[in-house]
Amino acid sequence: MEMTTTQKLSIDIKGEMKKQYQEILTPAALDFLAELHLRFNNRRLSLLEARVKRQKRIDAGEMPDFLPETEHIREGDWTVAPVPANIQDRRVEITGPVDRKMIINALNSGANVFMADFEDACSPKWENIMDGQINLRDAVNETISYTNPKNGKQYQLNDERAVLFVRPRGWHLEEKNLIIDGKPISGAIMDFGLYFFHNAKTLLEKNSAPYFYLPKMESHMEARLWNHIFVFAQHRLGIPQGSIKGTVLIETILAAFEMDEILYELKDHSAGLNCGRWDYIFSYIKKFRNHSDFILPDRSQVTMTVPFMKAYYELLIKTCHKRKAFAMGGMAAQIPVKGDEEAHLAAIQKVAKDKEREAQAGHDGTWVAHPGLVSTAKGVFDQYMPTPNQLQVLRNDVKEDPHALIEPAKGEVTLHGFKNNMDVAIQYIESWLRGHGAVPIYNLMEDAATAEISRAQLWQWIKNEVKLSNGQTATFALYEELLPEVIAHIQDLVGLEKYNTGMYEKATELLTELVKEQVFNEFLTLKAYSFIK
Ligand SMILES: CC(=O)SCCNC(=O)CCNC(=O)[C@H](O)C(C)(C)COP(=O)(O)OP(=O)(O)OC[C@H]1O[C@@H](n2cnc3c(N)ncnc32)[C@H](O)[C@@H]1OP(=O)(O)O
Ligand SMILES: O=CC(=O)O
Ligand SMILES: [Mg+2]
Repeated sequence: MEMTTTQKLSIDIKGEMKKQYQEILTPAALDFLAELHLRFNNRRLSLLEARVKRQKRIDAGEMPDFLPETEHIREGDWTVAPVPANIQDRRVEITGPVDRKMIINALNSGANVFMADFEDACSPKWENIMDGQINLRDAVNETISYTNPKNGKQYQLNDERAVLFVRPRGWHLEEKNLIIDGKPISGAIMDFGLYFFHNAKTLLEKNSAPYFYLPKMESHMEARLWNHIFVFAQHRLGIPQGSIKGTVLIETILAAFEMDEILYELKDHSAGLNCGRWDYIFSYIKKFRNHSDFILPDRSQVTMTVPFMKAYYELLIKTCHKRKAFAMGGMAAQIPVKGDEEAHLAAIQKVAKDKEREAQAGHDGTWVAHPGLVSTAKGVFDQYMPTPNQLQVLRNDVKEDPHALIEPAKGEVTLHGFKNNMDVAIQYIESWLRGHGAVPIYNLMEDAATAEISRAQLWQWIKNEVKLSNGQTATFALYEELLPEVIAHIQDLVGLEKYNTGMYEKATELLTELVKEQVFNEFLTLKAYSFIK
């Protein structure tokens, strides 16, 4: 469908235009998206180019440090604007895809906040993105309901509900089904723009506001772009400035060196920072991929207590609380285990331990991946956090130490770790290609961030010919040698019928290319995107 906006920009909708989608892609909403695209897309593209240049400097040996040119911001005495009453207490936040049933379950879960995710938990098929917008609109309007066609189970909203946050896609992703002026619109601009356009006024009428999580940024200049988009969007729709509140995920190693600056850029629109631990580990591997002295051990050994992770979350808490901003914790990967009580209790205990560490360190709340974990996380935070948040915990004991932030984790690279990365990455990519961005694999939550760790480790270990604990060397030949065994294991696990009707061969082909490529591919989802509609 081709149409023209008031700015005379052509808009080409390449995705299937289902009847309901016309309620979302209205001429006025498309005009709004076109304006956002016109004003901000070139800046987005320049910021992505800046990432490439920065990577070249890191490859050449320039390691990250606090920026001299923004010292006045770090030293300055300023705080972020206060946030509304309904997000003063965010002790438990549940996250999940923008699936209709899961949105209702998450809002009813007893968590304080639900983050509806167009990012790590979302495979950005056109239908997922568009249905997600419909589901969110219906959730905001409190008209959402669902009947499961498989078992007739009915879903509707409870009176007590979590506060809704939305996480748009990162700056790197584009939406190939919506072309404006000959160029794909940014996924971030599209997800933000449609949600804001259709819901901002209603949210304010219902004593809430447009709340966002902002993913995968690498610098404060990228946060400045979000802030400019917020200012423009509020102005354009006649929404009071400062209504939008965004929580920035500090989930890249470079952003950890600009936490003050990111809060400063967004200070009228900030609801704090969050420890996006899985992307953070991925980013550490990615950014230092060409440095043989920064190789991480098996994924299972990179816990929150290894030096560079501890330095990161502690500095995040200190930075946030100095600026009266919330310091949110992150996601433990364990989920409830079905049919094995012992394994289930062990998983719950691991989650509880992780939440205890977060609450005692001074975080103001945490994330859970599953409704079955809300009470565990809540119990821990209720015990250690009798107040709505812990802004008073200043963590002045924590030093701003650039070396601690990048200190490599010690440990082993094992053959099991190598095979497990292959196995998990193939299974995850397969699900993603079928439209599922969050999946349970070996009783852990896997999403785009956790799977990236697996494929990035394989690339890095092979590229650097790492010695495994059993004396073997990580090479592409070893990858090829192990592949039949890994595939046979997956076939055993899922059964031949599912294997043959699934997309396992395409997923394996994609992983093999990603692992073999001389130049590291920035995001597996960028490569895989051409295989979904
Ligand atoms: C690194 C990061 O970015 S973390 C944030 C991004 N990742 C996520 O948000 C992952 C969120 N979690 C999930 O998507 C899911 O929990 C999964 C995919 C890991 C497991 O899902 P399932 O296999 O469906 O779990 P399970 O069968 O135990 O679910 C039981 C019920 O809980 C619901 N449920 C599970 N997780 C969630 C969730 N996060 N939100 C809402 N409902 C959920 C299921 O829909 C199901 O509902 P039903 O009984 O009404 O049918
Ligand atoms: O988005 C969260 C993460 O851990 O990555
Ligand atoms: Mg992430």
